[in-house]
Formats: sequence, C-alpha cells, structure tokens
Amino acid sequence: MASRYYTVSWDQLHRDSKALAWRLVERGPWKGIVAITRGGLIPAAIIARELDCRLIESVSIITYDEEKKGEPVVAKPPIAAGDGDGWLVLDDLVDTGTTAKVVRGMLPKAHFATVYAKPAGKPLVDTFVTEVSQDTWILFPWDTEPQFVAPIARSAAAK
Ligand SMILES: O=P(O)(O)OC[C@H]1O[C@H](OP(=O)(O)OP(=O)(O)O)[C@H](O)[C@@H]1O
Ligand code: HPA
Ligand SMILES: [Mg+2]
Repeated sequence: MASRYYTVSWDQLHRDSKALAWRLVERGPWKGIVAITRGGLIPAAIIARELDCRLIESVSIITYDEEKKGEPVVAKPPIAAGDGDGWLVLDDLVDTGTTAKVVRGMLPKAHFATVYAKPAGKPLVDTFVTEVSQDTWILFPWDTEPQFVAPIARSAAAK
C-alpha cells in the first residue's frame, strides 16, 4: 500500500500530456506512436493529436492488479514498430521500470516517454514531465470518481 496519493484530474492529465507533447515535438518527426495499453492510451491520443501523428500501434503489458505488482505479461507485441527506430513509445507513468524494461527489450531504438515518473523508473525513460516520490500512488481519473467527504470539523471530532 502506498503511503500517500497524488490525484490527477482529467484537466491536469490533459495539461501534463500537452506539456509532454511540447518536449517531444522538438525530437521528431516520428514514424508513429506505440501506446502501452491500457494506461498509455489516453496520453497517446492527446499527444498524437498535438504531434499530428495518425499512426498508432499498441503493446499490451500487464504488470499490476490494482496496487499489487506481479510478473509482467506481454498480451500483445508492437508488431508494426519493428526495432522501434523513429517510433515514440508512450505510457502514463514509469514506477519501478519493470514495464519499461520489457518494452525497451522489444523496441530498443524507440524514444520512451511518460507523463509521470518515479525515481526507480526514471533512468529507463528518455522524456517525462512530472516526478513524484516512490511511495506515492498516482490516482488517474479513469480509476477514480468524486465522492462525498465529511467536513473537516466532523472528521476531526470523530478521532
Ligand atoms: O514501472 P512499472 O512498475 O512497471 O509500473 C508502470 C506500469 O504500471 C501500470 O500498468 P498496469 O500494469 O497497471 O496495466 P494497465 O496500464 O493496463 O492499467 C502503468 O500503466 C505502467 O504501464
Ligand atoms: N498509479 C497507477 N498505476 C500504477 C502506478 C501508480 O502510481 N504504479 C504502477 N501502476
Ligand atoms: Mg500500463
């Protein structure tokens, strides 16, 4: 269990993904984008729009079940991207770097970018926008929904 949480709204995710696109446009042109599903799909869609890139391949890696980490399973390889030369690989975040290591093994020449990064995974990423500490769990908007919270005065009184 993480010791703290960092909540990302749709609006913030859009802004952070556009900030990543600004960094990546200077490194292009790109032959295409490889989205690491599922988490990389939405940043990939936003960045593809900004980079005017219409060729999207996917690679599916399953590493986590909610917050529990397991062995990475490749459910779909990125066939169209060859060895990754000229391709941009996108994911929502790098945490331990396990997923990135598997993808780098398949696409050694690709440029690897994530919106968020934690210290252990940072060395595996070429470009990212925002760093959070290793003990922080990032809560993405597709994993959350708004809910009622008690006023501070009442939750403090209950302690
Ligand atoms: O650096 P790591 O420790 O490997 O963690 C990062 C990976 O974990 C999450 O994927 P997840 O396995 O939860 O699958 P999902 O994208 O389908 O939700 C996230 O989307 C990254 O791909
Ligand atoms: N948030 C969401 N998914 C994740 C994380 C995280 O911090 N780390 C690995 N998968
Ligand atoms: Mg993922």
